[in-house]
Amino acid sequence: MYKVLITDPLSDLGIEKISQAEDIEVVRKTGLTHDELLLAIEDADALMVRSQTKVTADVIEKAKRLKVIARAGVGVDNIDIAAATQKGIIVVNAPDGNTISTAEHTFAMLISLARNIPQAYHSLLQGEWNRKAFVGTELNQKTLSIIGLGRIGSELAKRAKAFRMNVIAYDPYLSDDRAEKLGVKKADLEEAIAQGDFITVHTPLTKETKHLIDRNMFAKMKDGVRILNCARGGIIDEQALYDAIQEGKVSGAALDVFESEPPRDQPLLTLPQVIATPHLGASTVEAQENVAIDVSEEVLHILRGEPFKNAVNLPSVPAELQQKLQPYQELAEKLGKFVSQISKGALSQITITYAGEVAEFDVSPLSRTVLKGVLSHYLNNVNDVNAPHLAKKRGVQVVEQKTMSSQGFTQYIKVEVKTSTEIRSVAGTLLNGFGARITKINDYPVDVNTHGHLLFIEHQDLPGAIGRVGTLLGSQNINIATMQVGRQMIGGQAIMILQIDKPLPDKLIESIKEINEIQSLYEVDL
Ligand SMILES: NC(=O)C1=CN([C@@H]2O[C@H](COP(=O)(O)OP(=O)(O)OC[C@H]3O[C@@H](n4cnc5c(N)ncnc54)[C@H](O)[C@@H]3O)[C@@H](O)[C@H]2O)C=CC1
Ligand SMILES: O=C(O)CCC(=O)C(=O)O
Repeated sequence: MYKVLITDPLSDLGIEKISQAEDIEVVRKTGLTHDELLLAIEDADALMVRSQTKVTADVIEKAKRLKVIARAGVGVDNIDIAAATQKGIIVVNAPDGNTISTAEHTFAMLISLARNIPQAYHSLLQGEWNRKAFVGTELNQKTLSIIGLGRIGSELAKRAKAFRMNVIAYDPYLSDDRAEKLGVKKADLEEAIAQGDFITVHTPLTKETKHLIDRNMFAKMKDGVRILNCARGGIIDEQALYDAIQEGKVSGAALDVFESEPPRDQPLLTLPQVIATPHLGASTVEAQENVAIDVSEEVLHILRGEPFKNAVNLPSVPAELQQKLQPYQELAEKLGKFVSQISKGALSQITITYAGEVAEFDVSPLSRTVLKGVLSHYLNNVNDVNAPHLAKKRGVQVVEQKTMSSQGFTQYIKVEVKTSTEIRSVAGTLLNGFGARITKINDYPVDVNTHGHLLFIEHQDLPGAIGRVGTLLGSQNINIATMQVGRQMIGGQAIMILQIDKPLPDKLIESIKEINEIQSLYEVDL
């Protein structure tokens, strides 16, 4: 049974499926203090949040079983991604479900800002009838500068075009083709800032975008410009905005988000030129249902070990590629596990070589799985998320390469590890109808399946050596399921791989090692 902790308000309908799953216990605890969250997280397998819950490093540290943090929405700035990655916890979001709602909200703010609707309504409620004070401006033929033309920025552009606005956009990742398709003029930041009658930001909050719109930028804007932020507080420097409004440079601002939420004693909210909502961009029935459904499905997939798509701390793998790589996943992990269990010394390098059909794909997801297989021999709680990070942190060099030589197989993966004392390698393939097979250990060709408990023994090729091992195992009632032997030359270096039904007692291992011809023995669990 998996415990899924939900600490922010999520749509009931959106979480219906996960709540009814037989293998899931859903615990809803909203409005927790930080200390209460530290307690509640201890035995949770999954945490589902919106933006209120702050999933800080100490929360992640406290979690003993946490496998996934799911953000029902886009922005993950309330989650310490680095801490989650380090601990191998997958962070997923719901990038698409609230796009339309947030674009519509931004558009509502745009019109409200242009026509002073909130201020006029407020005045009317005070018993006033002041038509002169609320003369607005048309959107028609005005320039809207969009900073960040992603999902929401693009939807906003379409709506602005319908209102006959000139739309220009700055986004470092915007292609000419996409700008043309959207009917948007591509601009650099300075142009977008200088030409906008309305300027709206739709980027994530990152180190690069923090205070992207600062005092310097305000100075370059048109006099009387209007500013919108329905993305994240902090993209616009709030103090600089306040001053620009006071100086008359900016004639109005519409804010859905703040550097600190909820804002306390926020000077901007005392200005009549500022209209604001309490982070309502995604607050529609439809958006909340969409994002809750999306993250619930992701959490179910992750807990059940099934493929998932919206991980924030894993490079995204297109579904088509994921499907093509799926058959190789087991082989990749087992090769990593095998080679690490037959190596001694401090690990310094892992070289993964791909050949044949598999080499035609982007193999980086498979390399992460190989790393997981290798490192899980040395470390606890290694998974595809933290394996590259852990390798780097421990100074293990990872080399991924492709070669034309597939050793006669249609596909071929070889994992070689270099340690402080030796170099070891294990290679394998997928055999049509038989699945993953190990085909080479160091320089010895073998044919070993990738399941169960194995003994890997290095010995001298002398008569009686194999028999003596068999006799000892038999004397302790250990059954040998399959056996493979290989040698370099008669009387020379040789190996045995025995598939046995249960692990060996320590005493028996010692007895086998004492046989004269035996040089080394490794137990391998696959
Ligand atoms: N107010 C609300 O309730 C909501 C706010 N949001 C926020 O809206 C923002 C945008 O969300 P989406 O459109 O879904 O994200 P997205 O990832 O689709 O788009 C972000 C765009 O910003 C661009 N970008 C990144 N760095 C940039 C930079 N330095 N300068 C200019 N452009 C840059 C990216 O290339 C991308 O195209 C996010 O901050 C998100 O958290 C999202 C949903 C609801
Ligand atoms: O959960 C919410 O209402 C906030 C949505 C949001 O800001 C986001 O998705 O980035």
